[in-house]
Amino acid sequence: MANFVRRAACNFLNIGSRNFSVSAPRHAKVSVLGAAGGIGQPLSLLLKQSTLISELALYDVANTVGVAADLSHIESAAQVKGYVGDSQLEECLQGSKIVIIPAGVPRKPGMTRDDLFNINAGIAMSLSEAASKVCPDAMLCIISNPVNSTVPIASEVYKKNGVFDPRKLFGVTTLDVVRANTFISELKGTPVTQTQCPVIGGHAGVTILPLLSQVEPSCDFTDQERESLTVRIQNAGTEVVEAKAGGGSATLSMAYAGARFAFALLQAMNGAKNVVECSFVESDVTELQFFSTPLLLGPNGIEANLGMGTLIDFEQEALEKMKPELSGSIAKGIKFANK
Ligand SMILES: NC(=O)c1ccc[n+]([C@@H]2O[C@H](COP(=O)([O-])OP(=O)(O)OC[C@H]3O[C@@H](n4cnc5c(N)ncnc54)[C@H](O)[C@@H]3O)[C@@H](O)[C@H]2O)c1
Ligand SMILES: O=C(O)C[C@H](O)C(=O)O
Repeated sequence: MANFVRRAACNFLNIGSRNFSVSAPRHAKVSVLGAAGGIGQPLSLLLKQSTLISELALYDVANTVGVAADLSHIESAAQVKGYVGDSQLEECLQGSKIVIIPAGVPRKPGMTRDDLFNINAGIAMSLSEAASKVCPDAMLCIISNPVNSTVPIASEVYKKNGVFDPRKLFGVTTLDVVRANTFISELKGTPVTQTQCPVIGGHAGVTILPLLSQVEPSCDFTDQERESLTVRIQNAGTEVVEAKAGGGSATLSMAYAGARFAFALLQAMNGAKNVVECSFVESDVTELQFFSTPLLLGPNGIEANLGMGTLIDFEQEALEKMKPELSGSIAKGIKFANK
């Protein structure tokens, strides 16, 4: 049993790193801000299993001492410590190489992600302010919604403090890729662990654009399949919000996706080659200031933006259709950070 668990954990550590080996791992401190929440707890559990993490710092406004005590009994190397409230935020962030932020309120049925802006924008701003001062060189990974606005907020904070490095700020859109891979595999019978679909744009409704024409292994879709699969991927978050019926939004699949992204970053930071993940970042791929595309990751974050490749007409039309909403959400975040 113990051997099985360890093998399973090792296999999990390979997610996002399908074809490369890791040499000379450096052991990093990773902070999770919002660690006692629906995403924060399972995400921290997954991170605790990584051999690339030496220290797991768990911050929230309440309850992290218990979460940290619980996780600290797991037989893996990362040292876990809980930090509670403003007065302990700085100590939590000190020396962090990666900061992951799932702090903030989730949707209830009938709400859009933008409806969370009034509460979550301030949370994203204050947490990124702290990170920009205490660990400006860390990779900052924002999960809190609306991602299309919280990432621009963080970038403005870092710019104002003179420490913005566009290679190191990420809106975590991995869940869109995870969902696309799963749904495509279900529909087409491709092996789920080998199915890879880039998802570009942002992280809300029509701004989520899976590039089904670029799926590997390549698949043929009828017009009707392409249309309905695209809509399902765009609405997958709402699917979970409705199924949870007032109990919040995706937490477990998001924890998986957040861990997949963090492990990809850690592996790239440790010198692994060909680490590619999609993320919502500052971009010149389109006229939009922030945009998600596949990124080649390296020791210092983004090594190259791989762009969106050649789109078919359906995808090109969907790209044009998303631009007004995505541009508005980006502008809203920038305005908020400068008010
Ligand atoms: N990017 C994505 O794909 C994706 C997916 C799912 C959820 N989300 C978003 O993630 C966020 C969190 O979702 P959840 O289900 O974990 O919510 P949750 O309510 O279960 O947990 C949020 C946690 O944040 C904490 N928190 C609130 N203000 C804080 C602050 N100032 N500092 C530190 N912690 C603070 C709360 O105490 C709570 O523990 C939501 O905004 C949700 O919309 C994003
Ligand atoms: O849908 C939500 O509100 C949460 C998250 O953005 C998701 O895609 O599951």
